[in-house]
Amino acid sequence: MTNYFNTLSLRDQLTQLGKCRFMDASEFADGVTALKGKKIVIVGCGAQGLNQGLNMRDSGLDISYTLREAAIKEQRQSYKNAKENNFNVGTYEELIPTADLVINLTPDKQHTNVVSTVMPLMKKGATLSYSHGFNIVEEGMQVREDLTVIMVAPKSPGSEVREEYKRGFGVPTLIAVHPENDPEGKGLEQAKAYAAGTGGHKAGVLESSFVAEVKSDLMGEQTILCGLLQTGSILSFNKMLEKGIDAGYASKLIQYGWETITEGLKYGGITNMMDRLSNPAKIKAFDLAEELKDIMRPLFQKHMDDIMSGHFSKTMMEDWANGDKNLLDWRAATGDTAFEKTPAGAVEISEQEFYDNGVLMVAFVKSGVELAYETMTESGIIGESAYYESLHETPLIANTIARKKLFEMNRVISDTAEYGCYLFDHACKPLLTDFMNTVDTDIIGKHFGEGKGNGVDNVKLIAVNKALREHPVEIVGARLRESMTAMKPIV
Ligand SMILES: NC(=O)C1=CN([C@@H]2O[C@H](COP(=O)(O)OP(=O)(O)OC[C@H]3O[C@@H](n4cnc5c(N)ncnc54)[C@H](OP(=O)(O)O)[C@@H]3O)[C@@H](O)[C@H]2O)C=CC1
Ligand SMILES: CC[C@](O)(C(C)=O)C(=O)O
Ligand SMILES: [Mg+2]
Ligand SMILES: [Mg+2]
Repeated sequence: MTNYFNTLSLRDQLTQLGKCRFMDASEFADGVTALKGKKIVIVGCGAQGLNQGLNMRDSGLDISYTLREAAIKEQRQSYKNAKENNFNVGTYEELIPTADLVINLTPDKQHTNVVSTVMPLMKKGATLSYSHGFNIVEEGMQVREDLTVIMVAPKSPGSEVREEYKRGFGVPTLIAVHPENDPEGKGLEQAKAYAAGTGGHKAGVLESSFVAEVKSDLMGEQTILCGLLQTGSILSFNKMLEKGIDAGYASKLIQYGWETITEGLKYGGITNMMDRLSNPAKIKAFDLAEELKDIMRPLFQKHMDDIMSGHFSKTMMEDWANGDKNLLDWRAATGDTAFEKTPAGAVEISEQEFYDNGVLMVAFVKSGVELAYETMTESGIIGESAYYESLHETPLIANTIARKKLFEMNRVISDTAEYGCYLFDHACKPLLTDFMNTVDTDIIGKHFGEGKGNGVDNVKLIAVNKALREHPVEIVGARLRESMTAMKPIV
C-alpha cells in the first residue's frame, strides 16, 4: 500500500485539501432519516465507538457492536462498555454480513488489519465509515468497488462527543465521501444522517475530504490541542515549584486552569479570553504570545511540512512496527513528571483567579491557537476547518485535563494523537528554555500587577485590541459561532 495523498497530482492534492463547505442547518432537516431502520454495526467500543453509538441510539438509530473474538471471550473493557450499556454485541461473522453501515472505530494502527478482515464479510453495496482518514490517505487502503466509503469525523475527544450531546449541543464534525468509493452516490446523504445522529449538526458540519481531514487533524492534535497543552502544563508547573509557589496550588491552577480560560475562548474567541484579563495583564499576555509565536513558528511549520510530505506518518508507522517503543517510553516519561505526580490542593480558586494568576497560560493558548490556524491555512487548509481544529477543540481537550490531568488527555485521545503530542512536546520544551528562564511568578502563580493599578498606555492598548480582533481566526470564528446557538456553559 502506498500513501494515497502522495499519488495524487498537485492539482488534485490542492483540490482535496481545499474541500470544505460549511453546511447550512437546513441541509439537516431530514435528520437521521437516511439511516433510519438500517443496521449499523460499530467495530470497536472505545473512546469514539462507545460515545458515538450512545448518541446515535438516542437519536433513534439501530446500533450493535462487533468486537474481535478475544475481546468477547475475555470480556475486555470494550465488551463491558457495550454490554453495560445494553447494546447487542457479536462476532464479525455474526454481525458484519447483516450490516448496511459498518463504522470502523478501532485505533488507526489496526485499520489495515481490521478493514482487511471485515471487508470480505460485508454485504454487497454496504457502506464503510471512518472517523479519521489515516488509513485511506496515509496508508492508501483500497476498498472493494461496490462499497461506499464515508467519513464522519467529530472534532472532539469521544468523551466530549457524548457530554456535548447530553447538553443538547454537539461537536463540530467533518464529513466526506471517498471519491474512489461512491458507486451509488448515496455517501453524502448517509454521512449527513450519521452526523445528525451524533449531534454534530448542532455545532457545525463541514463537507470536506478525507485528505483535508487527515492533514488538519494531525496538525491540530500535535500542536495546540495536545502537544502545547502538555508542554505548557509541565513548564508552567515546574516554574511555579522553582519559585516557591505551593505545589497543591500550582497543580490545581494548571489542572483546572486550561478548562476555565478556554471556556472564555469557546464562547468569544481569543478576544474574549484576553478581555477577561485586566488591561495591563492583557498587554503582557499579548507580548508574551508574540514572543512565543516567534520561537515556536518553525516547530509548527516543521510539523505541518512533515504531515504534508508523509514523513510523520512514515515515522509513526515505523514506531508501530517497533512495538510502539517511542510511544510507550514517552507515555512513561509523562507519567513521571512532577505535574502528573502532584495532586491538586484543596485550596479554592475562583474563575477570575485562573485568568489573573495564569497570564502565561493565556499566552500559551493564544500563541498556539493562532500559530496552528496560521500554519494550517498557509498550507491550503480552509479557515473554517482550521478554526474547529484549533480554537473550538482546545476547550474540549482542556475538559479532559481537568478530569485527570495529562494522563486522562492522553488516554482519551487516539493513539495517533498521543504519539504526535509527545513528539511535539519533546521538541518544544528545549526550544522554550531561554524563554522560561525569563518567567517569574507575576505571570504564573500570582495575580499579575497586584497593587500596581490598572494604568496602561492608550496607544498600545488600542493597537493590541485591534490586532486581537483582526486576526483571521477571530473573523472566521465570529461567523461560525453565530450558528452555535445551542452551546451551553460548563464552567
Ligand atoms: N479518541 C478520540 O477521541 C478520537 C478518535 N478518532 C478516531 O476514531 C478512531 C477510533 O479511535 P479511538 O476511539 O481513540 O480508539 P480506542 O483506542 O479508544 O478504541 C479501541 C477499540 O478498538 C478495539 N480494537 C483494538 N485493536 C483492535 C483490533 N486489532 N481488532 C479489532 N478491534 C480492535 C478495542 O477493543 P479490544 O482491544 O477490547 O478488542 C476498542 O474497543 C480512530 O480512527 C481515531 O483516529 C477521531 C476523533 C477523536
Ligand atoms: C485531538 C485529538 C483527536 O484528533 C481528537 C480528539 O479530535 C484524536 O485523534 O484523538
Ligand atoms: Mg481530531
Ligand atoms: Mg486525531
